Amino acid sequence: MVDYIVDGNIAVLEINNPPVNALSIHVREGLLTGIQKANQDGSVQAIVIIGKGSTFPSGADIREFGKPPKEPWLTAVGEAIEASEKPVISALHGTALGGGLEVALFSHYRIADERSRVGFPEVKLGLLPGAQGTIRLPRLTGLAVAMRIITSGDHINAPEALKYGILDKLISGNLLQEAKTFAKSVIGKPLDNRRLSKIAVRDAATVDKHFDEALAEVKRKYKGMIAPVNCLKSIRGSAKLPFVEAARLEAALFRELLTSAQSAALRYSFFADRSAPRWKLPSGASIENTKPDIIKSVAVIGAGTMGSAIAICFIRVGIPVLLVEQNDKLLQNALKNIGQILQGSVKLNRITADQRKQSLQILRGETSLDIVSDVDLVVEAVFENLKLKQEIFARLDKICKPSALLCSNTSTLDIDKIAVATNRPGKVAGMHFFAPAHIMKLLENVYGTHTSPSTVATIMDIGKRIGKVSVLVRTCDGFVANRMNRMVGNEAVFMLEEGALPQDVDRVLEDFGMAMGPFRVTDLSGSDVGWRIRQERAKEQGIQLTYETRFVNGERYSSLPDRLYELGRYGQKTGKGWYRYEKPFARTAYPDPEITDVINSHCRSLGIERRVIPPQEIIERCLFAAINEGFKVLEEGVAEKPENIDIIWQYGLGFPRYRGGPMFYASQVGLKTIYERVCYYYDAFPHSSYWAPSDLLRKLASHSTEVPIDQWTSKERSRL
Ligand SMILES: CC/C=C/CC(=O)SCCNC(=O)CCNC(=O)[C@H](O)C(C)(C)COP(=O)(O)OP(=O)(O)OC[C@H]1O[C@@H](n2cnc3c(N)ncnc32)[C@H](O)[C@@H]1OP(=O)(O)O
Repeated sequence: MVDYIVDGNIAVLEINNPPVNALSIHVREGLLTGIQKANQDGSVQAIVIIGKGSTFPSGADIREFGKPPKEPWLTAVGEAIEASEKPVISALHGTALGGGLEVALFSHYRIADERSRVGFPEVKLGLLPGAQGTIRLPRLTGLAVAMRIITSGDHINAPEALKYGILDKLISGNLLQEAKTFAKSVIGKPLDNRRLSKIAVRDAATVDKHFDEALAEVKRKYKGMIAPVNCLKSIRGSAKLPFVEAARLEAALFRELLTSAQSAALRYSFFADRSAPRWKLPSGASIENTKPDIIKSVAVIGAGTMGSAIAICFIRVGIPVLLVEQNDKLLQNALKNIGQILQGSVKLNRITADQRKQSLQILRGETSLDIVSDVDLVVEAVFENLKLKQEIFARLDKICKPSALLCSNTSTLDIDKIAVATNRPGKVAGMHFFAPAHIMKLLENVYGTHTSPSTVATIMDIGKRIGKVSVLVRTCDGFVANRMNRMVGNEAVFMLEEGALPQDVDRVLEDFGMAMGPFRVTDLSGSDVGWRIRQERAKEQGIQLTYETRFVNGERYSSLPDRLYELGRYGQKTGKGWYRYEKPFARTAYPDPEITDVINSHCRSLGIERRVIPPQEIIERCLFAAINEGFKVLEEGVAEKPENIDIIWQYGLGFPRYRGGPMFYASQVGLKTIYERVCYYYDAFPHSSYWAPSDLLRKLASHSTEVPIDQWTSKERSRL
């Protein structure tokens, strides 16, 4: 894994561990023996460390964390590099990250391909750079820059790294040749002033000020995360303590993180990010064996907020869009809004004025459906009504060319019921964007009974092209996101009826790490949206909803949200919802005594005695109910694996990444506990049938030892 090549008086240690040259045990062994051999070899006068293939090491091998550690540690390898009597030059290309950058910081010199990037992304894995990165980097860059690089985890490009003193030289030609030439030029020069452990942190006197400022910043930006705080404590140690003691402190802080639940969740999330877009259908068709069609043009039907934002997703990556709205006034409004949103992106430096112009040039608004006959993909984004969607799909089927894919942005409706309106069910699928669609990363792609593998391949591919995290799910009511999230919404409202206030529920879930509690979310989208859907469904079933309605089809129902609607409290847009706002569209939510009165009088009228609801109950009722539904989603095969569910929650529903997602969180709580509590709540609330425990959960919980999350589906689903 590390080739030892001698060329004249230069020894080259070439790391060969594709795809990213991670510093696995055999690489560490190879580096250590290579340094020892080069120091013993009389003909060698300087040593070059370089990566084979596309990159210098991009870090420690993340798969080794959580397993019994194997010596030599990276620190021991690094100390041997620094102690070398012969100059060691690290020659960087690609992405020199984490442990890879630490290897470079142990070296006496660092040169780099001018296109390379460096960084310490450990914080994103809930870790800190634990091989002296936190105490070596400040010695080169000063404290403020080191704190920023390490707590953000961002990559730094080579010219910037040169400016900060991380690199000694940039190379534009052949890196290996240049590294050998550089190595020859430093032979015989003193090494002590090149050993970072011998150099002081130059601005050590200012450490407390930098620490306080950076701590306040990370507590605001990375609320609830422990890794950025430990990073800062370790960097502070680099300035306050002798080197050896600072290294000891760093090691202790690293160990604390390595064994933390947060790091386990973030490492799981790293691999889940990569695994979730890898789709597979029950038929065996998969990303490996199915080619996508190339989409060159798109039509978006419906120019409301959602349709407009979806159009932006395509035009900003250069895919022309026809935006269709039946009413010209609405269409012109939408085109104006899109221009304004893109102008906002220019102001935020997300795109240039030129890119805005180019995007708008490939957007065309139309008021007739007939115009879409030539596009490769249609995304329908009209009001959530099955009949309306069926009518539109039937028309699209007639108008569009036979090869065109017809997709719906429905958030709940069964794709099969939409596909039957066409003569091309194989080319019908769901593309469920999340609001605001031009910002939210998630795309929940939905296949129906007849959706063809090539349609699936195409919508997954186009999702990637427009920069979304695409996850494939099978059609069912609400798919994965809304189906599971419905339980959170239901339980949150039921708890208002039993004793909680909106701010109590939101605070507990936000303290847990959710981006927003369910009532703040409702205020954002508007309580009128849910009201219309409930009325629509009741009408379909011939049911009359009133304030006295407590059960619908035998299921517990709360009319509190309907009361809110009747009071005109639609949320932020009316300046009043579950909270009070300074004015319509203001963002800061204030608890509202009027809402307390509404809730109290609702309870009185229904004869409900209110009680104190403890935070743990709020967590369990909202999250365990969703988790139980998640197991049903897995046992039905709606989601292929738990990672898919967790990625949907992270990118679509604001679940804290440092908790992995609801399914990973369940694995940390323990499935026996989850199962017992689900059974308890099913006993307590028999009229909320979603509390009926999932068979898959029950079976997994019955194992004498916890079944690891990566075996949940393989172990039990096939036997259900
Ligand atoms: C005591 C010492 C402590 C040290 C701490 C550390 O060093 S922690 C690790 C720090 N490094 C990182 O976090 C880097 C993680 N990797 C990346 O950010 C990206 O992979 C990349 C290097 C920027 C390359 O991105 P790209 O998009 O080109 O490729 P992929 O992300 O798809 O990765 C390709 C496959 O490689 C696997 N992989 C990547 N990095 C690691 C790693 N450090 N350890 C193990 N495996 C890694 C990745 O999972 C992909 O594998 P697949 O099987 O193809 O999914």
